[in-house]
Amino acid sequence: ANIVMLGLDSSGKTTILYKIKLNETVKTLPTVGFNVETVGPIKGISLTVWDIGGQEKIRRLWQHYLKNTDGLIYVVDSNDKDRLCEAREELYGILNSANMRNVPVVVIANKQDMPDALDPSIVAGCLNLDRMKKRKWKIQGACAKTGTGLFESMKAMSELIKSYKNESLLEENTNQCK
Ligand SMILES: Nc1nc2c(ncn2[C@@H]2O[C@H](COP(=O)(O)OP(=O)(O)OP(=O)(O)O)[C@@H](O)[C@H]2O)c(=O)[nH]1
Ligand SMILES: [Mg+2]
Repeated sequence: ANIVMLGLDSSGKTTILYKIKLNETVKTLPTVGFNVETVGPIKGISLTVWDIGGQEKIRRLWQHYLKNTDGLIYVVDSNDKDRLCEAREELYGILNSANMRNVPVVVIANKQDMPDALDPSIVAGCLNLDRMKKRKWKIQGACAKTGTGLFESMKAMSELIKSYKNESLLEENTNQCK
């Protein structure tokens, strides 16, 4: 499955990608362009994860990566309270794209190791996730530096993708009966 990983600059996307891929905490630079790795932490599904740079001046490039996407991982810095509003606006900018209409979302409330980090449930509230009625979503707290919560995030993504696939298969079958 094809996963796109987006979020504001410095939220921790690249750190997450390489923690999952290599189980190492790499030293990162701001991503200009993208990194892509195929990872298989969950049995039965391999995920090709596209980690796209989040700096403001290159965010308009996000749109080019949304085609043929099976899932969105949206990374938020839970410690960066001043930019939660901006994070929400960018999230809905992505979700409003026609390519993202039937795509599940896992929000990673990253940097939970910081003493003032907001709880995942608070981050979910700030992002208005409960107002998304049709779309399947999940929020997961994480610390990319230690890897806490990353396996759970990938597992949630895999499960949401599987349930979307099952539902669209069901729809196809129902159509055949008519
Ligand atoms: N304390 C803490 N720091 C983190 C965590 N995850 C990432 N960081 C740090 O946050 C900074 C930015 O991480 P990146 O992974 O480069 O962020 P990014 O989202 O890829 O940023 P762009 O490529 O600019 O979009 C780095 O200094 C990381 O070490 C975390 O869970 N806790
Ligand atoms: Mg990066």
